[in-house]
Amino acid sequence: MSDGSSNVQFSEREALLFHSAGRPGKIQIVATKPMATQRDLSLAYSPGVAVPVRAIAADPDTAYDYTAKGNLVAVISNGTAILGLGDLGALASKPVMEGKAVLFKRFADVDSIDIELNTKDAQRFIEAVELMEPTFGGINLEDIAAPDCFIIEQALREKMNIPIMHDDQHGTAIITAAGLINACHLTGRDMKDIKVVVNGAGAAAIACTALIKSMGVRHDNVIMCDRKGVIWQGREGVDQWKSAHAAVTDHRTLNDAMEGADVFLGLSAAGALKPEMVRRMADQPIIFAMANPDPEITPPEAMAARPDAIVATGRSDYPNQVNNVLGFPFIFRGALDVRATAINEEMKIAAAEALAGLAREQVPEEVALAYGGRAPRFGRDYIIPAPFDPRLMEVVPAAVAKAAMDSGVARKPILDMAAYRDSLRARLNPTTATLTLAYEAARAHPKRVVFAEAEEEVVLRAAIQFRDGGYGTPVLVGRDEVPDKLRALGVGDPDSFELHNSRNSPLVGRMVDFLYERLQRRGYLRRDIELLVNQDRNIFGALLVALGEADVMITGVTRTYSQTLRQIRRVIDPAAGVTPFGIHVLVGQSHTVFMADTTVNERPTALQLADIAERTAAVARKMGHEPRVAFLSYSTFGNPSGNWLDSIREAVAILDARGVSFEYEGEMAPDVALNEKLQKNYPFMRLSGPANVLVMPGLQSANLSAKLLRELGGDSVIGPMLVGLEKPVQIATMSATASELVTLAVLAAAGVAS
Ligand SMILES: NC(=O)C1=CN([C@@H]2O[C@H](COP(=O)(O)OP(=O)(O)OC[C@H]3O[C@@H](n4cnc5c(N)ncnc54)[C@H](OP(=O)(O)O)[C@@H]3O)[C@@H](O)[C@H]2O)C=CC1
Ligand SMILES: CC(=O)C(=O)O
Ligand SMILES: [Mg+2]
Repeated sequence: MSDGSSNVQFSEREALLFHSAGRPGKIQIVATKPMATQRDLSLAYSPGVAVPVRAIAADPDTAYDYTAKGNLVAVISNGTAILGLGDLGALASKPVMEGKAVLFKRFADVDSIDIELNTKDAQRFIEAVELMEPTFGGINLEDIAAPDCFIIEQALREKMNIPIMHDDQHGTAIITAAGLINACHLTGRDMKDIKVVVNGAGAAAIACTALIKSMGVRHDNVIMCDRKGVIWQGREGVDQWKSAHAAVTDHRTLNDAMEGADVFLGLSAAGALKPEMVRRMADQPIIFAMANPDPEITPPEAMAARPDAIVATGRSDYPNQVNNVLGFPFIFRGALDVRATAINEEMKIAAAEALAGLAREQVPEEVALAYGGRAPRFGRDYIIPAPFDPRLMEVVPAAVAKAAMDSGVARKPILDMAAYRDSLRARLNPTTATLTLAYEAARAHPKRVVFAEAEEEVVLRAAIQFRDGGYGTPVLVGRDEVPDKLRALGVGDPDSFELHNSRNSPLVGRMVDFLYERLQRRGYLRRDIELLVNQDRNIFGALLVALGEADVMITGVTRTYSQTLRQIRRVIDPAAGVTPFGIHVLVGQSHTVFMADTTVNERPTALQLADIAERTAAVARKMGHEPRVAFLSYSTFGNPSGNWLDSIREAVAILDARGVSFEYEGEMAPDVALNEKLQKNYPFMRLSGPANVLVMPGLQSANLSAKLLRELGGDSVIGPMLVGLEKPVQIATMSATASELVTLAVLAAAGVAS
């Protein structure tokens, strides 16, 4: 069992920088249609737009065909209960609501926009939201304090014909129920026997209590507390929502109530649960401390008090995250896809059961990265899937959609469930998930990463982000002014960074011995080596990796790629039998293309082309894509003919002989490789769809294409990733940003780029 410690740290400054960097905030609107020509504009706006206007006026349901309504959810708050921070007002809730909007997109491809309403009057809130029905396919109410949240949600559900869900109530209840089902399962408990203490009597607490009671927990076995202590039958001044859960009991304080309790559900405020209370719980206590951002008790404190406990929190940086983020994206996905008129009890229970069931299933190898590289097994540290588990997108919306159909609230039932599941999987670009997973894997196995150009501000910013993100230990190579530069970037403790200065490093002697041994028969004198080690940061950095003082190296922002690679190659060899090469990864909203070799081999031989294809296909697989490899040329299957085609054809024959396990084909021009329609002209072609791995015929065309796409293309670009060295070294472009450097470092540390 882990000690329950947190694995993410960041400073307040980083949190603010994250939100202010570039375009302030976290969302923007992107057009889904071309807006380039006068004709485009005439279609998008007046006069063309009049046609769908008339169509919708004649048949309102066509709004789902001609506008974004069907995939658009509003996240609406008045800021009266922002996380566990309390009533800080509508404006201050905006970062949370923008955050939910991006999570909708990231996890379930639901478009979402935040709306903050400046009123504490429930009636005005209801009227404002009710008027928005034409705009949205669904409404996620958020961070509205009890009891107004109950009044608001109830009224809107009655008045509106689209799914409405107050997520702090029902999202939280669904996830809590799923976690509790599994925690009871693990500790051999039956829901009907467990004694539960619920701390908090607001939106989340009341909904969780109602749901677990509907699942079998006995009313008499639940004690609910608010700020004044136990809500007991007969207590004065208790509203109707709290009094529905009032207990017949002599207990008056949380401290009394905790005696012998099996389960603690915290939906209140930071620090509300004390270790002495935890010590008095029953054997194998179940503690869900779900206040955000800081739980009622931290897992290390709870585990110190009771090593036999199962502990969950609302945070992503501890094991067992019981947080509504596991639910809302997927619940709305399912509800939108069947045009549900509501999110009803059946849909909530289906979601809870799907979540609980998923945690009990074996985690497939390809999902293991999501869990730091090791597939977790159902148990005390894994009672519920993590939000970035890619299986959630397939399992939960399908369960919710089916429940909506079975319970009669689906206006557009799904006819082919298997095809629907496939479409769900295809909605997310696996690269996005893989990047998240690689970040998690790096965190789970933090490495020592050399940042070889530490005098550069962009490199220092990357090193700070890398360390604060918990991805590993940055090992800085630079001169004595580096601490001052760190201080200027707001680092309070610059000396806590490991800094190596080649002018006075105690490692220099070992490095010189090592390198002299390698290069003495390649024309180098010992004093040449001493000069190289002392003066060349890439040589020094690579030596740190070669000697095992660090695991990975990142460099590239101060010298050209080829110069940098030459220096590194003096220290580090290619892996046995491998020609190193570079991959650019182009990532769009719904596609990812791997292009290789874009950086090293000027005119690859047939054997090298075959190797490049095989290794790039392996990287594509590691990043979640089933490879379809196209060997590119100016010619498609011999037309036009030319001298360059032989090596490509030979490469294809080499792969034939090797019997590789992925699709490949060539030679072909890029438009044929990427365009399914053109591919139909070649019915013998062995690719089952557009290629996602492009093997380039030569460095000229490869490097030009990669750079053009990087500068002009709409996709974002990862890389170049350097593949095939004995030790992981990555060379960024000279224009790399801090976050690009961090991504490269993380991909190298997680073993994806190798
Ligand atoms: N993990 C998750 O997914 C979620 C977590 N939460 C967390 O749950 C908490 C409550 O949120 P929500 O229900 O929306 O807010 P509400 O404002 O509706 O309710 C807050 C409740 O907490 C009670 N409370 C506050 N401090 C204490 C305390 N020290 N001891 C006992 N009770 C206390 C209040 O008591 P009183 O009635 O006397 O004022 C009130 O009943 C927040 O920390 C929030 O972050 C919420 C939703 C999802
Ligand atoms: C997670 C969430 O919604 C909350 O803490 O309010
Ligand atoms: Mg909330």
